[in-house]
Amino acid sequence: MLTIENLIKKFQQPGGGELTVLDVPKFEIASAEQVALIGESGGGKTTLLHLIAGMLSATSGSIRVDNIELTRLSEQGRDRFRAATIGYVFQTFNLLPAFSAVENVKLGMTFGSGRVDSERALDLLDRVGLAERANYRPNQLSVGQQQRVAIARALAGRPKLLLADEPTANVDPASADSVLDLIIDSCRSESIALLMVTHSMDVADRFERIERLEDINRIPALKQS
Ligand SMILES: Nc1ncnc2c1ncn2[C@@H]1O[C@H](COP(=O)(O)OP(=O)(O)OP(=O)(O)O)[C@@H](O)[C@H]1O
Repeated sequence: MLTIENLIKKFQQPGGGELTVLDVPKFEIASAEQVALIGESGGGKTTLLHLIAGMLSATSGSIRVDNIELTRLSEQGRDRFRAATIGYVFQTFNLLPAFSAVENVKLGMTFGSGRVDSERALDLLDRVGLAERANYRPNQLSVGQQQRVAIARALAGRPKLLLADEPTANVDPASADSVLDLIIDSCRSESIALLMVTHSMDVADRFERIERLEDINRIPALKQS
């Protein structure tokens, strides 16, 4: 469902010049496959997730998700693609502070199909163990609960691919396990492909497939030029 070929990503540097962060000849994920992505800090893992989500544009090469060639889309086209196809769980949750848990989940639906299904929003909150907290705002929830709302929001638009960038990095160890179970089990039950960045081998060991960025990227983390 994801095929990357000859992907190059360069960034303009603040002081002038360009930095090549990624040179990925080939990387593929099958439908409903679950993959952990590990690698050195600064290697380009978040950059790769942003490219797959269409939040960044590639310098060259091909990224196909669900048979859509992202590199041919305009920025607006990539926004539409992301809303329809991708769920994204951030390290820092990114919930809207003025909205309740259930409103945050419903926002995940308006980005997707555009249709708000209140029953599914409550059902998702129930699934993440927060049915009783549906009307709480993010600052009235614990950190682990906020991440569970963010997971419900990411699933709300029925994505085909869930991208998760260190989703357990900012939650306590006990909540981290339940957050991880929730992501892995929800993707399995809804046949959603999953690509999760993690620094934890304990987390990575829960996955059927572990990829090291260094093995798919020709640019070493410390020698980006
Ligand atoms: N917008 C940008 N402009 C310039 N350089 C950038 C930009 N975004 C990222 N970089 C550079 O790209 C490289 C890869 O960053 P990225 O955040 O993808 O790494 P990472 O593997 O996710 O790191 P970590 O594990 O520490 O989160 C870094 O050297 C970073 O400085």
